[in-house]
Amino acid sequence: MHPLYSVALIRTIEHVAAGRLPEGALMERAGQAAADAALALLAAAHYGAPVLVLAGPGNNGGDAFEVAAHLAHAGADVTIMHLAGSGATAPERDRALQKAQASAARFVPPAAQDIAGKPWQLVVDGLFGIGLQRPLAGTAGALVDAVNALACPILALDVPSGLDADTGTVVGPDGRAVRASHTITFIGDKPGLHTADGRDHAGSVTVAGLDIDPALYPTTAVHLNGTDLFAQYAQPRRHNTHKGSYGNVAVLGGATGMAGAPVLAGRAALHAGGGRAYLCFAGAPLPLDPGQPELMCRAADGFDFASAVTVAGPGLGSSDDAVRMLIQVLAAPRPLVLDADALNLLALHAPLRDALAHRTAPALATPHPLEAARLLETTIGAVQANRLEAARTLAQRLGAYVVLKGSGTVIGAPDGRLVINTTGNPGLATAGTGDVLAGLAGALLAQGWPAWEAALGAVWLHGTAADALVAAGTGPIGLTAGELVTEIRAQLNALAR
Ligand SMILES: NC(=O)C1=CN([C@@H]2O[C@H](COP(=O)(O)OP(=O)(O)OC[C@H]3O[C@@H](n4cnc5c(N)ncnc54)[C@H](OP(=O)(O)O)[C@@H]3O)[C@@H](O)[C@H]2O)[C@H](O)CC1
Ligand SMILES: [K+]
Repeated sequence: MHPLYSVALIRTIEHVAAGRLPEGALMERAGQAAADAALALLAAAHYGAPVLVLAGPGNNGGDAFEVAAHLAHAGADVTIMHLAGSGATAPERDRALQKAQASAARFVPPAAQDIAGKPWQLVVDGLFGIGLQRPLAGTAGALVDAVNALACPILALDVPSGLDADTGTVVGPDGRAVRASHTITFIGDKPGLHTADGRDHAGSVTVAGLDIDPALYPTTAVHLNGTDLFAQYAQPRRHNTHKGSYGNVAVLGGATGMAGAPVLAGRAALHAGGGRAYLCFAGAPLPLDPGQPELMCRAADGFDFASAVTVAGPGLGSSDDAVRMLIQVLAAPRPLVLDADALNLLALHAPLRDALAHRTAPALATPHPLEAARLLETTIGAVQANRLEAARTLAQRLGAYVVLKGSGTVIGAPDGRLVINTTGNPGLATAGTGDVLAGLAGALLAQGWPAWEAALGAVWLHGTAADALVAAGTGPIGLTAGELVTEIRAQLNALAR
């Protein structure tokens, strides 16, 4: 399990831990851990390497002074830009500043124009951490713009300056944040480093626990996704089985002119191991899918939805017929995936939401931010401003497991648990990838995965497939949803092995 801690929880842990340690011990440990990370980034070339250290007015700046002193003692050519504040400073920060002043590090005025054009080999961002209160402006903003224009690695201390550590948004309005290549975060990992704008600003994240007693860490409802949370359900197959052993998936969708969506969902369902896959068309059914003749095409009317796990929504449209069919599907005592138009219909019709709330079998909703905004009766901006809160609220309101898609997809359970996914890339921002995800989730449910693990596994596999394709040179530009399908099969089998 990889827990994620809110700023408030981090503050509590730090307060109790600091109370048991000599003054400044945590800052010294943070500085040592960050200096080790910096030296690793400089590799063998650290002697005489020009390093720029930005030190802010608070304890994040204190960490930066500790790092600067270590790097100077290691022989790097350290330049410190100290953005001092007017307020009181903590004694441990004062001591760290004295260490930096006593070292070979050079202090220069915090001037953005002195950053460009220099052969920096590393920038250490110690401007702001979890104490950021306002958008970066003035000198701080100019320094951030200048380092963001550099080509060298940037190591952010605790949090990339300018980023909200809880939500992953750039503190605004008109704010900016350091786009770090690496972040070393202290005490515990933080949700804002992994969702919304977090992935674009934190780069690769490592956690420095500062040797704090694990007993001081409270249990947290928020975790980072990982195969440890669901891999046990990817079982190698016994010989004595038949297609019925792996369940039926029915895709309800395909209104006139939107047949591609259920086809993608159905293909994904088969390639993720579903025993059978039916395409149930709200419009005139296709005779067959020539590219995947294994898919059985049916008119939705008359189909027995109690005989399958249904993936409702791909290309379903918003007709009265669609509403009628969705009521049938909601009444079936089988696990269910709700995507796309099914979610839009839910947002429009209270009877559908009531039917969902009264179900006994689990349901999985897979909204993108706009579909989530409609269901929450809010704006897409509000959803993206606090994705964790949006996913948690929606899961509780619907009584369903919710997959809030986007950079750092957030999976929420009705009981308040939240998981942020770490796989995937901008190649997924293309038509049809949502249909593939819905079909994949349906297949895992049909094979008996519990709903929570099916949601976690589907999101993880979907992103990992996209990452594998990009690593092999396919995309991210121009990656197509259909290409994900066979790669998902490969990833699922790798997991089962
Ligand atoms: N808590 C821990 O786990 C550890 C903390 N360490 C490091 O300390 C920071 C948190 O330090 P803190 O002093 O609370 O906050 P920051 O250093 O992030 O900065 C807050 C100061 O900056 C001022 N501020 C805030 N926003 C702005 C802004 N947009 N522009 C200018 N100045 C700003 C703020 O002043 P106010 O005006 O808001 O009063 C504060 O002075 C943590 O991130 C760790 O790096 C320990 O060293 C390790 C354990
Ligand atoms: K920082």
